Formats: sequence, structure tokens, C-alpha cells
Amino acid sequence: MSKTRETGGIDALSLEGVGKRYGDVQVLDGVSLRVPMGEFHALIGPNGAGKSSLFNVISGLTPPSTGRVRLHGRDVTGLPAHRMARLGLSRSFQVANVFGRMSVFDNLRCAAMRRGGLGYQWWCALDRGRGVAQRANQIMAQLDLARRAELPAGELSYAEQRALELGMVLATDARVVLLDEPTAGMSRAETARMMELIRGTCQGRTVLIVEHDMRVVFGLSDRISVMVQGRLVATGDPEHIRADPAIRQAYLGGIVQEPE
Ligand SMILES: Nc1ncnc2c1ncn2[C@@H]1O[C@H](COP(=O)(O)OP(=O)(O)OP(=O)(O)O)[C@@H](O)[C@H]1O
Repeated sequence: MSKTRETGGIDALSLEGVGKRYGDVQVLDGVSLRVPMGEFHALIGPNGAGKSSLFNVISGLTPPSTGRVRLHGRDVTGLPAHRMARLGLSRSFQVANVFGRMSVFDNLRCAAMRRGGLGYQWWCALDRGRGVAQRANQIMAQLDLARRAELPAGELSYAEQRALELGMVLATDARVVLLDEPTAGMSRAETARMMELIRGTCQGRTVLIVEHDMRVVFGLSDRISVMVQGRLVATGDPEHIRADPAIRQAYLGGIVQEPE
């Protein structure tokens, strides 16, 4: 039975004819996609295909030129990122996006404050009333960062910074999580560790991930969509995508390493 059916027919995320134009350049063109609650969905495609642009539209960083975006059935087209965060959608970026001078713990506290949709001026009140510190501690334990709690985030290793960034996404308690190349620039061992962290911490959430490493894509995904020149050209389960000769020839051999 599909996840949409299991969850009463409401998709966590649905896109209908999403387009984005910058001047004369059509970056996204008629993108339609339904992601059921709890699905782990990967978005793959060559450089410049429009994957990050799609993330920007979904997360409210930039409005689409055409089409609709729905979150748990609610039309959220064009809502800014902070409103999307309050509605339970959070994202990471291609490059580690942490506050380098703030401690690991404070980075997580800051992120956890967004959870309640309250401003930073409520830091103290939230700290007491909503267990923000508790949440930060919990996430540090999950990500094995507890011994780094007081270290400025800028002094963490690259892989640890990416883990912290994942933690900042999770600290908001988002039910829909967008991860933009979470293993980019990592060694094989770091990638394997990151996969473990993602698998462990994102369980039960709906995840849309952009990733070039096919070990990660095929290791984690329920379904995969392939994007080329701003359009989705295929969506299916990993076996379907892996078996499609056109996709294999065009993308899986070229842009990525094959899963083992
Ligand atoms: N603000 C912008 N103004 C003009 N063109 C843009 C803008 N943002 C993105 N583009 C163009 O949109 C196209 C898609 O870029 P995007 O970064 O979304 O691709 P991508 O699939 O994420 O690529 P990569 O895998 O390399 O990150 C590119 O041709 C890019 O130059």
C-alpha cells in the first residue's frame, strides 16, 4: 500500500506545475511531484538541472513564477522561509550553514527557538518554558556532538559542521525536511557516518534530499526523481530508476558513482 493511502491521502508535500524564470532563463518548468508523509525522496540530476532552485521555491526562499506548492494539503505558494519553518518545513544548504563563532550548543538552541515560531527576544523565556536547552542536548547526543557542546561551531571539522547543520534542521522539529547535498565534500567514511545519522534522526519525517552520491541516494530513498533542465523526467522506486536504461546511460554512469 502506498504511503499516501496509509496516511489518509494527504501528501506531506505536493508540487503542481511549478515553474521559475529568471529573466529569459526558465530554470524550472512544470514540476509536479507528490511526496507522501514519511517518504524519503531523492532528487537527482546533472549540475545545473534546477535541484537547488526547486528547494529554494519549496522552502520559501524565492517564490515560483508559476504553479502551486502545498504542505500537508495547505497551499503555501510564495510564503517566506520563516513562515514555512513555522509550518514545519526546514532545510539545509549545500554548504555548511552554521554560526561559526557561536558554540555548538547555542547554534542548536537558536535553531530550536524557531520551533515555537517565537523570536530571539524570547530566548530566556523559551529556555525555561519550552525546554529549548533540553532539545539542544538531545540533538547533540543523537549526533554525537555532546563533547563539543561549548566549542565554537567554526572549530568543528567539516563533517561535524554538516552534522550540526542537520541537527539545526531537526531542532526545529520540522516534519518535512529538505537536505541539500548533505554529504558533499565528505570522505567515504564520513559519508557512511552521515548516512547513519540521517537514517537515525529523520525516521518518521518526510525527507526530500538532493544528493550526487548514489550510495546515499539508493541507500536511503523510498523513491527517486530525476531532474533534467528544470523538468522532472522520471519518478519511481530505486529499482525502477536503476533499471531504466535511459537514466542509467544519461545520469547514473556520468554524474555519480554506482552503488555497490
Ligand atoms: N538567481 C538566479 N538567477 C539566474 N539564474 C539562476 C539563478 N539561480 C539559479 N540559476 C540558474 O538555474 C540553473 C539551475 O541551477 P541550480 O543551482 O538550481 O541547479 P542544481 O541542479 O542545483 O545544480 P548543482 O547540482 O550544480 O547544485 C542554472 O543554470 C543556474 O545558473
